[in-house]
Amino acid sequence: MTSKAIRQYPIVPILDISSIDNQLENTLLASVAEYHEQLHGRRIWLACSGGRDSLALAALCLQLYRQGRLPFLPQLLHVNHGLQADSDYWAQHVATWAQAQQMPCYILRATVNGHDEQAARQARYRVMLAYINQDDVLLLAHHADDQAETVLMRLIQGAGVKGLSGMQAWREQSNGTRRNSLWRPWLTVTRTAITAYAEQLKLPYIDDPTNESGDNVRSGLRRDIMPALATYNPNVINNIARSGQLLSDAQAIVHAQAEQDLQKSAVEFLSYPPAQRVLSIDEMQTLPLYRQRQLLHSWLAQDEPLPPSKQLVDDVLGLSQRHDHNHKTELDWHANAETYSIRRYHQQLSRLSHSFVEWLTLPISEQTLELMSIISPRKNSETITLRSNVYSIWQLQFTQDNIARLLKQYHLHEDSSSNSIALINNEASIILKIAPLDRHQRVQTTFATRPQAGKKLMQTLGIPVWLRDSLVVVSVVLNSDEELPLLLLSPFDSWILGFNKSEADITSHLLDSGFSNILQIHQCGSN
Ligand SMILES: Nc1ncnc2c1ncn2[C@@H]1O[C@H](COP(=O)(O)OP(=O)(O)OP(=O)(O)O)[C@@H](O)[C@H]1O
Repeated sequence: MTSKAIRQYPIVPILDISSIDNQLENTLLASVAEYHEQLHGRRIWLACSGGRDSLALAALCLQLYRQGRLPFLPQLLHVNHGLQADSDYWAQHVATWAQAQQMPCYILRATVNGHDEQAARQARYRVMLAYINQDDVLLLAHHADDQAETVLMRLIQGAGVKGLSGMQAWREQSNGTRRNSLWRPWLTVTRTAITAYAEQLKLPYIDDPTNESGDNVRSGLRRDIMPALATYNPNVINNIARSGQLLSDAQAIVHAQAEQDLQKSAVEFLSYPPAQRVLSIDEMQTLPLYRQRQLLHSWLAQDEPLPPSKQLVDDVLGLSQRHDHNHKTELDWHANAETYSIRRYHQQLSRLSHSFVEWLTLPISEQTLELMSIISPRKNSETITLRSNVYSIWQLQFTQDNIARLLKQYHLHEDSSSNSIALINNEASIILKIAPLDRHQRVQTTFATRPQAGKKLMQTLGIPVWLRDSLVVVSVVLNSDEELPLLLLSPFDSWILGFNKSEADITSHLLDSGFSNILQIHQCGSN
């Protein structure tokens, strides 16, 4: 704590709203009306730095609430970043002001990883969103000047339509487990209007010295560039903010189109988000190039908070357009939640998370099961784990019913009186063997006229290179010599094996009745 004394604050007057603040009031009330449904029944928090903008928004909420024109009074949340000598003083200042207004206020402490403004912002959102409950709304005092700075900042970073549409007035936010909404009702209100209102009420706001220091991009734009632009057009703030709004509408249209294109081109049955997502190149190439680029942008960005770079989108597009058969190119993307590898196999693009690629290299060991031993009236199903780590688990599950069927096929019968299964010939031993596919092992699939092995088999079944060490064969071994392969499995798919039609028929029955090949992704990655 610093030794600065905390002042006593006057209560914000109720009826003293002059014509200056009509714009602030109208804009806030219009936003309340626009998001009426989303706001209904939800708890509202106001993020208050103690600066001019958020203190002015708190004061206006108070006035309107006391006049019965605002249906809720937000609770204040102040985050103490502990970054400046006066941080504790500011926190105390906000708390004391709120107390004088009889407004609930909570002070949170954030740990900032770094010293820049971006790190402080991230830490601030993290602690505020962790503090509030699911579905609560966080009200922020961003205004038109902030919006114009944001749009300009993104322009000089080379952003696309989404980035250039700036901050959104209403945004759903999810941290994976909880949903919250961010609400910015003042994005069309200028700092000048807020200053006039704050001065009129003599609000005791704090001026953060880093806001005008010019030593980060935002404050440099604020201090040096905006005043220079205003000499060309005095309406520059409103105009840039308006461009942001127009682009926000354009972005909604682009997004809807890309979602539609994505639904058509995504290969759903091979998609295991976020481990593996697959796109059909043939489907994608029915679209004009500009839609292909947008589609790739959306496809890559799935499960990620930040979009891929234009360079990556262009590189992936290049990969999809190659006519040679050298598809060994791998493109790496170090995204926010995960690192991905983007690969092509035949006419499909796959986005694989590195955690999943690592998981694919884990060995699979051979397992055998004496079928009679696993049949018991008390046990309905049997699960075999083929490969597992903290990231993902791959299991094969089958029900007793299936096993009974299998046994029957090999001249065994069900003993209905004891509700169990008995062998006609007690000498016989039937073993279910689950083993990795050997590179030289020849198997007969329904897609070929004769047994195949190695590369030929992979090509027939369209199995990409990275899945080739993740194939297992399920077979029945009779009397320890006769081995009958039934199924070939990958983590995503299964193929019936058999030398003749009747064998293939049995296996397909088995598959139909609950022989399940299960892949579960536990977590999103290592980051
Ligand atoms: N320390 C903080 N605690 C709580 N909320 C904050 C804090 N700092 C900023 N905010 C919220 O984020 C919004 C935008 O942050 P920004 O850095 O532009 O604020 P500021 O200019 O420092 O403060 P203000 O907007 O209150 O004048 C603020 O309007 C406020 O709602």
